[in-house]
Amino acid sequence: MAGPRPVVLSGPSGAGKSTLLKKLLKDYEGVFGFCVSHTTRNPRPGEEDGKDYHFVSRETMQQGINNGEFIENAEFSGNMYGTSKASVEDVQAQNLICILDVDIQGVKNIKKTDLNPIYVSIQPPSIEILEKRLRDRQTETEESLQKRLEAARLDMELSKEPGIFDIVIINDDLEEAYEKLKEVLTECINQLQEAKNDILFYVSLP
Ligand SMILES: Nc1ncnc2c1ncn2[C@@H]1O[C@H](COP(=O)(O)OP(=O)(O)OP(=O)(O)O)[C@@H](O)[C@H]1O
Ligand SMILES: Nc1nc2c(ncn2[C@@H]2O[C@H](COP(=O)(O)O)[C@@H](O)[C@H]2O)c(=O)[nH]1
Repeated sequence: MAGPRPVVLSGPSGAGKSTLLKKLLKDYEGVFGFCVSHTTRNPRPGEEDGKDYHFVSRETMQQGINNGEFIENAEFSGNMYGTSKASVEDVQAQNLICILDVDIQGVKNIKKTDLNPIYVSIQPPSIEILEKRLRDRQTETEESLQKRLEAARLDMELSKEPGIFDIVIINDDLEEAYEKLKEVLTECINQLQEAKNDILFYVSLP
């Protein structure tokens, strides 16, 4: 797929991926674009269809998968999630750095594609702090919370395996984690901004 190198953000549910991602999208408007995934879970208060996710039924999602419309898909905590080719292409067509927010299964499946992203894992300081963050967020039932914690334990183990991620960031202090994330992405941010400046220079020539 064409365009600047994408970025995959992964890590346990509640580690702070969306929080960091939203800061990045706000501070770097015109640089990053969010890849809107599909999911069969219900929207949370404040979430918008087409912006946070494409909220779809299982039937619609399965049909899309069968038609080869997804670069990866996974079952997580009782719901289906997936990255469509169209969502990635939408961002890349705008010449933005495409950011994907996927679970560890997504990471493994994306590694089998030609997407070639930078892989970043956002980890919580501990499972206890993660549990507190998830409880405080008030988005989960006790059952879905337990499923997410179970998936988190596996994710925290796998993130220690060498070679899966280019960088693992522990999100303890939010500002420190954000600074680290920006540092990791400095090179690709600069490359994109230089390329855009070059285009501006050439189009402004008489
Ligand atoms: N460094 C931090 N310190 C304290 N609270 C934090 C920190 N980072 C994020 N949070 C809070 O933790 C909760 C979970 O964060 P967030 O929703 O960004 O996680 P996530 O990884 O995107 O989860 P999911 O994968 O379920 O979407 C949110 O309420 C957020 O405000
Ligand atoms: N494999 C994929 N995982 C995805 C995708 N979109 C989101 N996710 C991951 O799901 C969990 C739960 O998300 P939530 O919004 O319900 O809290 C989280 O780990 C996300 O990273 C996707 O397209 N593919």
